[in-house]
Amino acid sequence: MTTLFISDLHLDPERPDITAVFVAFLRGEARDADALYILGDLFEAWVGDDDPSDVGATVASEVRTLVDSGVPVFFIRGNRDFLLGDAYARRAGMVVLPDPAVIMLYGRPVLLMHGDLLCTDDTAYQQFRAQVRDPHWQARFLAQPLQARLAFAQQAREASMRRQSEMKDGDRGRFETITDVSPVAVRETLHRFGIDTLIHGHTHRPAVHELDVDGHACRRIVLGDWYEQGSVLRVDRDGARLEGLPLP
Ligand SMILES: O=C(CCCCNC(=O)Nc1ccc(S(=O)(=O)N2CCN(c3cc(Cl)cc(C(F)(F)F)c3)CC2)cc1)NO
Ligand SMILES: [Mn+2]
Repeated sequence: MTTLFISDLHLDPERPDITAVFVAFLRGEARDADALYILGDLFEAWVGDDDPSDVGATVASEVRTLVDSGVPVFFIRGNRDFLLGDAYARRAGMVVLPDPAVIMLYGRPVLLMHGDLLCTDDTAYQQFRAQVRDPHWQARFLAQPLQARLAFAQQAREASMRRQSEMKDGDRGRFETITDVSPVAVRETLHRFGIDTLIHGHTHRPAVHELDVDGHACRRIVLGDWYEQGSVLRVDRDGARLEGLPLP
C-alpha cells in the first residue's frame, strides 16, 4: 500500500482545470492509498472558513468523500491558506497537523513541513509570517466582514500580478520567485528532530536531495506545485517516487 503526499496546488477559481485534476486524483488513485497528506497551499488564497467559493465547497465535499471511504487525510497550513480553520477542516474530514509534524511512515519517523519556515533568508517574510500566525492578529482579521477580507485578497492578487509584470525579464511566470530554503535551516531542523527524512513543499522546486547531517545520510524531498500539472510523492515500504500528474 502507498502513502501519498501533495502540496502547492494553489487551487483558484481562475484555474478550474487544476481543480479538475485534483478531483480526478481524489476519486482515482487516492482511493487505494493508506493516507493522503496535503502539505499546505492547497488554496491560492483563504480569508476564512466562510469562504464562499465553489472551489472551497467542491474540495470539502470531495475530500470528505475520500475520508468517508476510509482514507485519512492530513493537512498542514501553508503561507497562503494559514487561515484554514478547524471548521473547514472538520467539513472536509481533514486532520490538521502542526508545522513541523513528525509521523511514522512504514516504521520510520518522517518530518513534514510546508517549507516556508525553512526560508530563513527571507527575513521580511518571516516577520510577516510571525504576525499573521499570531492568534490575536488572526482574530482581528477574521472579525472583519467577509467582503472586506475578500477585497484584501483581491488587492494582494493584483499587487502580485503587478510585481510579476514589472519583473525585469518580463517573465509572466505564475508566481514571484519564492526564496529557496536555507541549507543551514534544513540541517539545523533535521539535527533538532534527529530524523533523517524531511518532506516539504512551498519552494516549487520538486526534487529529492541527499545530504549528510552529523554523519547521518538524510533525504529532503521537495513536492512540486500544480501550476502546469499535478505532482505527487508516492511512498511505500520499498521507497519514495516523486512523479508528475499530466493534465487530461
Ligand atoms: O514565502 C516567501 C514569500 C512568497 C510568498 C509569500 N506571500 C504570500 O504568502 N502572500 C499571500 C498569502 C495569502 C494571501 S490571502 O489573500 O489568502 N490572505 C491575505 C490577507 N491575510 C491576512 C491575515 C491576517 Cl491574520 C492578517 C492580515 C493583515 F494583517 F495583513 F491584514 C492579512 C490572510 C490571507 C495573499 C497573499 N518567501 O520565502
Ligand atoms: Mn507556500
